[in-house]
Amino acid sequence: MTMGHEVRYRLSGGRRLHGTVFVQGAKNAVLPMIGASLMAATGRTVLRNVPIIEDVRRAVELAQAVGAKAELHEAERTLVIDASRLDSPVLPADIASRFRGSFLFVPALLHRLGEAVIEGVGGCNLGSRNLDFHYNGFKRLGATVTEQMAGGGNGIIHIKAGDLRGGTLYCDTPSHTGTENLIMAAALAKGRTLIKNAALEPEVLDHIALLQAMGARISGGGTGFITVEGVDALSAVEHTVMPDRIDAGVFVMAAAITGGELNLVGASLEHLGVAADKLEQMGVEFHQQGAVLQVRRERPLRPINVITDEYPGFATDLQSPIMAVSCLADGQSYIYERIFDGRFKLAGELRKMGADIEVNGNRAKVSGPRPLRGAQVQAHDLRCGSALVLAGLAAEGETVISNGYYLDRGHAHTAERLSQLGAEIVRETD
Ligand SMILES: CC(=O)N[C@H]1[C@@H](OP(=O)(O)OP(=O)(O)OC[C@H]2O[C@@H](n3ccc(=O)[nH]c3=O)[C@H](O)[C@@H]2O)O[C@H](CO)[C@@H](O)[C@@H]1O
Ligand SMILES: C=C(OP(=O)(O)O)C(=O)O
Repeated sequence: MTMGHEVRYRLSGGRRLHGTVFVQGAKNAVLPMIGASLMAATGRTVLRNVPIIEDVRRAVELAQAVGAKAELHEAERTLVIDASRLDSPVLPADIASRFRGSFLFVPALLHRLGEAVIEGVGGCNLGSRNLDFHYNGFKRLGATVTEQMAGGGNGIIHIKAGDLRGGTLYCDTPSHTGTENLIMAAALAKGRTLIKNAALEPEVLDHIALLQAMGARISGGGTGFITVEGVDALSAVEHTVMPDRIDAGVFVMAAAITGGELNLVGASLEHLGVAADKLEQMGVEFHQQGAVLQVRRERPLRPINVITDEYPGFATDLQSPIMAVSCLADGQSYIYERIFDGRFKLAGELRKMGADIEVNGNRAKVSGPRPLRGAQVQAHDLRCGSALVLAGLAAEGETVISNGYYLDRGHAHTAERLSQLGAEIVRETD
């Protein structure tokens, strides 16, 4: 991944966090929504509560690269997109290979321009991350997919579609972006599409809500079987992006790891799924008051067993953060990562801070409590970055996290929001 300028986070640990924090809009909801906004051939889409993160900046650049007018109003957290004149089907590698959400532009390009050219797809390097459910689904709707080898061994994928026609589609496992992409491909196809084994994540439902407001006919969201009746056109609308449950989960864990007390505005216990129960078992107390979730941890942290799963199971994106918290729990914690096969590079970084973690394939054993001490560590991916911030908040002395771009991909104003809660943290750039 091209990193641009180097970003570092520098923390001094040992402070309990107190106060009120605003949960950002959801990264994994806004990215498919930006893809959806390109399907509206007239008008302007207005997305509110947009998180000011690097992935959104990349998505704005990518929308501009295919010809849309896209303006990110950062202070207002509002994105305005006019996609009336798309003129390029190419998702250029220099932008698209920096974030996973780039692939969510494909359905709009197929519908609007009849083809999409994918020079690269990015996202965190978490081991194998296939796209076969997407390609197979596009093919079943009538598209052709070909790969042309380019210099440096990277394949350029061409997807061509005349008229897409509804069909019966499935995901082998309920893929998050796979479901979103197949719904968008079906929304403007002729006739009816059934998607079996569709993802149930709240962001998928928020994406469906936006598409429905645009005029799409979608039913069955949240059941695993989604039916889409194709329509002729979608219109530009205004939509407020749901809060980010992973951002919320990280702040819950910031309270947990520092023994603090926080009010999280916009956090929902329901959206945390099994992660809320696991954190409760570790000693976190929750109190939901409308849209505000109060969290605190006073008792010693207890160890935990975690198995990652699709929603409402324990979110894989919260697996790294809970590994950091479990280092301080009194006993042995067991973590089984089922979604991605390369998400344990964090263990090596936490060991530099004094953690005792054994990794065996997709399983990790964390023995605690081990007091953490500050160290020079590296974010290998986005959630590795948030886990290292948590570890740094609890560590004695100074922690410096390099590769901070990863954290910036998915969390907005991390240093500012944590500082307001009493943490000592600064973001540095070269
Ligand atoms: C931009 C976005 O929304 N990213 C999220 C999305 O990623 P993403 O949508 O890429 O994750 P998926 O749900 O598709 O992937 C889950 C698993 O299915 C496999 N798979 C997926 C598609 C496919 O065509 N073939 C295949 O084999 C993947 O390799 C992985 O093992 O969901 C993940 C799992 O909740 C989250 O960690 C990411 O934050
Ligand atoms: C894996 C993640 O994101 P992406 O799919 O965008 O790489 C993540 O958000 O942790």
